[in-house]
Amino acid sequence: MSSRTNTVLTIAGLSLCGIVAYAVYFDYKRRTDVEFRKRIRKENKRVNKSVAQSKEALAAANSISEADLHEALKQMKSEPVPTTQAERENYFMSQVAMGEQLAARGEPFHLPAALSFYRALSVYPSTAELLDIYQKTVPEPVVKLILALVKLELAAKIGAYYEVFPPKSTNVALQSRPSTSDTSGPEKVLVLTKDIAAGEVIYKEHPMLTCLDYDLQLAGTYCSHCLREIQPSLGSLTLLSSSGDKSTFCSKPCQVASKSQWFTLLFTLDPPLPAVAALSQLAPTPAALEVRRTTQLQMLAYLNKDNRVGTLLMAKFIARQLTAANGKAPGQDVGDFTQADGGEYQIEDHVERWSSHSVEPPAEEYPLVVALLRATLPGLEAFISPESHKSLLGKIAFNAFGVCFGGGRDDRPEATLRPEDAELTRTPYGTSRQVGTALYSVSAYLSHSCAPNARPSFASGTSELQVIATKDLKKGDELSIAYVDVSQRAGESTTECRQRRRKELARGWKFACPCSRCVQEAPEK
Ligand SMILES: C[S@+](CC[C@H](N)C(=O)[O-])C[C@H]1O[C@@H](n2cnc3c(N)ncnc32)[C@H](O)[C@@H]1O
Repeated sequence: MSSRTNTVLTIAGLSLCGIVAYAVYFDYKRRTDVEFRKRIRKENKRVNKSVAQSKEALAAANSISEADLHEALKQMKSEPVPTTQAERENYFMSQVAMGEQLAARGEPFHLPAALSFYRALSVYPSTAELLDIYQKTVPEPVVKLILALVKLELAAKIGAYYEVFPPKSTNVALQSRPSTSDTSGPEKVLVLTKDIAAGEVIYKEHPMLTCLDYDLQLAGTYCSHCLREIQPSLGSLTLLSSSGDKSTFCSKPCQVASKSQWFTLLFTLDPPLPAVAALSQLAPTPAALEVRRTTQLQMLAYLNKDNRVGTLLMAKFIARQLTAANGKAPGQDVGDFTQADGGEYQIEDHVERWSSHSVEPPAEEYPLVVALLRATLPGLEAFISPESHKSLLGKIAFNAFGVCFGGGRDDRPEATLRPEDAELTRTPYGTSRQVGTALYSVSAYLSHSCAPNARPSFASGTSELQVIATKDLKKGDELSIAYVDVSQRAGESTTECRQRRRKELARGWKFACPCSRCVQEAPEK
């Protein structure tokens, strides 16, 4: 595979769910809006004039080094960026037009042309989609330069991510595991950045996504967003899906967050994104709405049949990426309980860095996901391939935490799936005692030990996770928690306890636990 294809695939993977509505919007304006087309013509004239004067263009050399590209990127970063939707549109159109004009002027103008196209790319929501268009329409040497710029910026972004993540306030840092012949362990682990005493809270973390257990969702006894137990005396709020199913919320912020992040998009017939709502001309026909309602019903029936939390979390993840980019102006507070999106990095930036563990979902699942996305917004389905579907499900399955209050509940219905297919979540109390499932950006990196030095707690009575030291710890110590119930139960021998937990770890997380306790308790050969 050529490096060029590689780069495009990387980008395509990164922007798995590029924002189609935005693209639809541009395309729609281009085709229907006279003013918009006039503006493009005016831009072309302006471009012609500026090209004639362009010292930058004339200075462009034949051979462009990586240092030149670095310098060009650096200069670009110091330019003002458009902020409003209208400014971004203008900027996008003028940069594409400028790029086209420059590219047509031959080799000395290739770098300035690539920079113009690259500027347009920086305000376009779907990198993969626009790169694809460039590949079909822009001269090859210019495309090569655009891809080189993308690659450079990507490398800088990857490096920058680990400089700010995990946040310093968590008292932990991510460290690569020393390479050994044993490749089964996690690639990265969390280590302490300061000494912590036994019993101290090391850090607290809100989830990126949650899913209330299905029986509690039906009963309406817990908040479908933060998983808090509903106190009837304090009242509650609800949301109704297109199928008439009710979700209950403990507060307005929880209701609003769920509604804007995923509920509207996945389970109602309302415009899925604000950008689409603004385009009244693109209103769906009654027949299209009926298809949307039917696909939602089919998906709900599939999810509810076996309480498929992983699939619902995946759908919420896709929805959340779309709604975060479209619904939120920078810095705008949408009353998001989870606070997981913020700063420069959002949910997809975290998840894309998790290692991939492919799982094999039932054959009927992928067509259902595709049908639902297509019925929600035509074109959305292009952003999930059979491979990315499996990989996303795998990431969720390997990183999901079980939320348990106190020691957990004892009335959770038995799983309907075969034991080998049942979804397991990380919790020292056992998945059978949880009220729901949650995904966390920092805690996803906690590794397992049967003699852990930390434990998860949900002391606030919500899905906010606290990680608490179970012994005195030193700066540099690797943090571990128990993914499963590692306590020796009444009537269980040491060997039986060892066997039980190792079986669960192998089934759920596909590794043979190498911890000191497992080694110590191993039966003599
Ligand atoms: C902490 S890592 C996940 C890190 C990160 N979220 C990711 O996906 O790359 C979790 C995975 O590492 C493996 N793992 C965790 N603890 C382990 C241990 N003590 N020994 C071997 N493998 C372990 C399991 O396969 C588990 O699913």
